[in-house]
Amino acid sequence: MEALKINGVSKRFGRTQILDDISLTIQPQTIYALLGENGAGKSTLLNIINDRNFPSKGEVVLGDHEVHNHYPSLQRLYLMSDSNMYGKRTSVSGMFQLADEGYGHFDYELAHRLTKAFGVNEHARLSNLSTGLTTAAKITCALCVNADFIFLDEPMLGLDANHRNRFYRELMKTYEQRPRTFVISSHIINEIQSLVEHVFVLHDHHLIADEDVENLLNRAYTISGPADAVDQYTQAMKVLDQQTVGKIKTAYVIEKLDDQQPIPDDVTVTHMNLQQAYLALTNGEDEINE
Ligand SMILES: Nc1ncnc2c1ncn2[C@@H]1O[C@H](COP(=O)(O)OP(=O)(O)OP(=O)(O)O)[C@@H](O)[C@H]1O
Repeated sequence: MEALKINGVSKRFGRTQILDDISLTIQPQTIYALLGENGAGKSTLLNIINDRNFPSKGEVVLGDHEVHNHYPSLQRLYLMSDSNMYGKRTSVSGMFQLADEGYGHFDYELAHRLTKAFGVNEHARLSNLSTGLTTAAKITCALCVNADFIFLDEPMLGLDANHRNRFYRELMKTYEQRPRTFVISSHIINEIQSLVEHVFVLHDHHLIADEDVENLLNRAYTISGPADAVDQYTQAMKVLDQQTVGKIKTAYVIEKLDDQQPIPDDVTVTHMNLQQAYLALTNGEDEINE
């Protein structure tokens, strides 16, 4: 199956540059996280990929075809977002029907099971549902639609902890039964860490990380201990971020450690989780002294 390629995509709104020369490849049957601070351009990028917005420069290509206005390619991509694409009177079942008409072979059986589990009334109008239940209805649709590349823009918006958990479980279940690509844009990084294989990070208009999560976390370390010892140990490293609380300093580095360099007894080296690695990558200049 072909990969989806984003080639040199830039986007300006008026004079404001949002995305600058973004190139990345989205492989079939892989789960991705798309991370970035508020306003980094995640939704803009997802809209461009799905031909709901246009790049100022660059292109999106699936196999041999540019996606723009190419119906057979667009039929393989599905974007779930919080923007309301539906009429005021559209019901939950009406949304499912539209997905069935657009993509064919909608999985109604799974949809009925999920709406029941989420407590969503399929006869209710989308416009009358609470924020969390609207999200639950939309993620149900996204998990049941017949598309190869499914983009989920803030799929946990307003979901309570139980519903988020249910969503993660159902996502993995459907992925195991029928592997396809999911790209999840979210700020709830810790909760999606175990779901995603690969991460993209947008920062300052650029793509600053495009890496398998496992590779990234294997070389992402927090190094803490007495400030002098940490400074000495990290002397030759690129410290991305650091915090000092009293006499204890914590430095964040993302690089392979030198096996030959002994770790001082009073210094502790541990692996970061995805959220810490994301903060280290994007908060580079911050220093907190307390
Ligand atoms: N149609 C538009 N016209 C002008 N500016 C826009 C438009 N759409 C988005 N923007 C601006 O582009 C920037 C990126 O917005 P976008 O929604 O893509 O960010 P995001 O990373 O998804 O943010 P968040 O995490 O807050 O949802 C923001 O500054 C936003 O105000």
